[in-house]
Amino acid sequence: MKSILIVTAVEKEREAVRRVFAESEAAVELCGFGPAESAARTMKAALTHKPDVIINAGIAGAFPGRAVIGDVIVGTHSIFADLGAESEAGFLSTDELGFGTSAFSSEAAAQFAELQAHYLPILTVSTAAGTESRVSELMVRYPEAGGEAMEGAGAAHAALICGIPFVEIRAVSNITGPRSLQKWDIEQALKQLSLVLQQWKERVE
Ligand SMILES: O=C(O)c1cccc(C(=O)CC[C@H]2O[C@@H](n3cnc4c(=O)[nH]cnc43)[C@H](O)[C@@H]2O)c1
Repeated sequence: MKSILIVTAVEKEREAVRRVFAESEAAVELCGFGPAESAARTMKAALTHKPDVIINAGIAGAFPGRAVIGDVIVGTHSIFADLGAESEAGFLSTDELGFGTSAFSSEAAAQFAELQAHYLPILTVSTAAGTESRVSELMVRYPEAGGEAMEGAGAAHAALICGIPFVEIRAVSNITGPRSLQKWDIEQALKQLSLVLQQWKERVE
């Protein structure tokens, strides 16, 4: 079996992964909250464990109509969605500014094909969407994206620099929208995350 590193933002997500992978089967490390900490901690963990593949697993907010609570999204791309510049003509991404890529495509996502999941780009934001206008803006700018989380593209960038295949897997805990109206079901999301990781494990064993 390949050597696997799985990074999660918080302890409860790590526990959901540990319910599937024993210590002998995968290294499971915290990458912390948000893209900066995630990039730094994923890099450190990659240098320590020298894995064959890095997975960022956790929960996410889905865009309305694109997934529902409990669905799992395998990231075809992990995209920095708010790293760039505003302009009169709208948001300018890293690519448009000439500072490198904002979208990390995942060849490793194919390993998760035919699992009970959506295969869609996942956005990485530094500020979680909490208004209708912000959600609309992101949905228009990224018509294919299933939802948003806060660590994937940071971890993906670290993996790319190390030359290690990467994939982001997120279970939907909430639907993005006005913050005071959002309902979260973290337990359901974590249960589904474990289930899909278990299905994947059985296939690669
Ligand atoms: O309080 C808990 O029990 C708990 C258990 C597991 C995870 C959490 C988190 O708060 C994790 C935050 C983490 O989740 C991602 N996330 C989830 N929904 C969204 C969203 O709508 N917009 C952006 N990010 C979201 C994100 O990656 C955070 O790091 C709590």
